[in-house]
Amino acid sequence: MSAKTETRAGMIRKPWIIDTTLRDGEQAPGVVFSPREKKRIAQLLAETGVDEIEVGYPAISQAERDVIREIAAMNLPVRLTAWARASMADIELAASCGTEAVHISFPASQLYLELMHKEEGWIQEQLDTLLSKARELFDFVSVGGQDATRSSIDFLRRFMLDAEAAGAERFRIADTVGIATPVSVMNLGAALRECSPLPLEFHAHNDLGMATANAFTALNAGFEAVSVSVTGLGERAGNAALEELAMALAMSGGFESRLDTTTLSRLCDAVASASGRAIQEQKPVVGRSAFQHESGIHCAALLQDPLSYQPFLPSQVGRNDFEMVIGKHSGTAAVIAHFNRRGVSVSKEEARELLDTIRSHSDRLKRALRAEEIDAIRERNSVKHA
Ligand SMILES: CC(=O)SCCNC(=O)CCNC(=O)[C@H](O)C(C)(C)COP(=O)(O)OP(=O)(O)OC[C@H]1O[C@@H](n2cnc3c(N)ncnc32)[C@H](O)[C@@H]1OP(=O)(O)O
Ligand SMILES: O=C(O)CCC(=O)C(=O)O
Repeated sequence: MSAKTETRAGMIRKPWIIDTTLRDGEQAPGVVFSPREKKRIAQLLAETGVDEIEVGYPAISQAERDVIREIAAMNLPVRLTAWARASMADIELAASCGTEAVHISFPASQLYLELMHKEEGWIQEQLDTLLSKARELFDFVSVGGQDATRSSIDFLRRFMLDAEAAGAERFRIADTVGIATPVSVMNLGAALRECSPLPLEFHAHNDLGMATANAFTALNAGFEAVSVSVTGLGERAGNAALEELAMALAMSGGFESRLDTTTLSRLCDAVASASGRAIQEQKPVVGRSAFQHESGIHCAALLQDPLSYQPFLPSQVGRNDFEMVIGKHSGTAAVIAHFNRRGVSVSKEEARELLDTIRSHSDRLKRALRAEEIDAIRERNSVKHA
């Protein structure tokens, strides 16, 4: 499922990326994807190169099962996994959808067991019963622990060993309420890794704004797989964002993933449109202001080298060129470049004069100026000097 390659440069990890936009992403309150949107998102995810798609939850409805079946019929070059509770009925419904894999989710904290009026021993019984059936019905069976990060390490070790003994092929730790930190993920990885060779997956939530950092840390802490969603769409504050993790992996050097980052903008735009959740201006990687600059010092440097004040080129994530806005924080280089792009040559001295007016307008309006406002300032300045 994932591999580590020894090279002279060190250990190169091949992380296994599971996208859950179509399952946990659609659980974001109020979000519903149409069957057409689901198929389009699945197609784009496959083009982006994720390894696995958690394609939905069959027990929800006949309509959900129908669309999962249609996605399975698309024969995408990616593993499709159906989600199920620790319930034979859910597993049988999942098996009617034609996916290669199933993920079976168990309560993994005292609180979640109590909510279901179950004792820990119930988990082992269910693992044995459910997995013997699931292994007949699916090529790949994953087991998950909900609320695992509020559980004890000893409990998780017992659960993981039981899952391995029952024939699970991967063990998911879900940070269901998003309380993990990179430090706790590091410790958890070390503790579980020494307990069993079963491949580990980390499923992060973003309640503390650490989902992507936790997913990335998990891949450095002995977890072979992570689940993510496009734009981080998911329950409450969402999940780890696929596009953020993809760029972190691409930039960190220690990983070799199959992800084609140049498709990320198209994918994020499609999910934003289908979910009705616009991409936030400041969203890392694909937000508009991720490649927008106003500060004079930055713009002067960017005009010489686009990587001077950006971690990567917009084209690396499928966005157009970076954008410069002119306002209070601009310098002469940006003003000269603004006019150059319009075929007008402006001297450094003239740019300084224009900047005085630009700054006072920007202060008064409390924003950057539009192109036509900047042009009007120059026209008035030219008349003054005529
Ligand atoms: C953290 C997560 O993301 S978990 C996934 C959450 N996703 C969803 O809930 C989305 C889809 N959900 C649904 O369509 C419905 O809730 C259904 C079809 C799953 C269940 O509907 P209902 O039968 O009406 O049950 P309801 O939603 O009221 O309660 C949940 C039931 O699941 C049970 N349950 C919860 N987690 C698990 C689990 N991991 N394994 C087995 N059973 C579970 C609860 O004990 C409860 O059972 P009960 O009805 O016997 O009390
Ligand atoms: O699959 C699981 O076990 C976890 C489900 C989930 O989305 C979560 O707990 O956050």
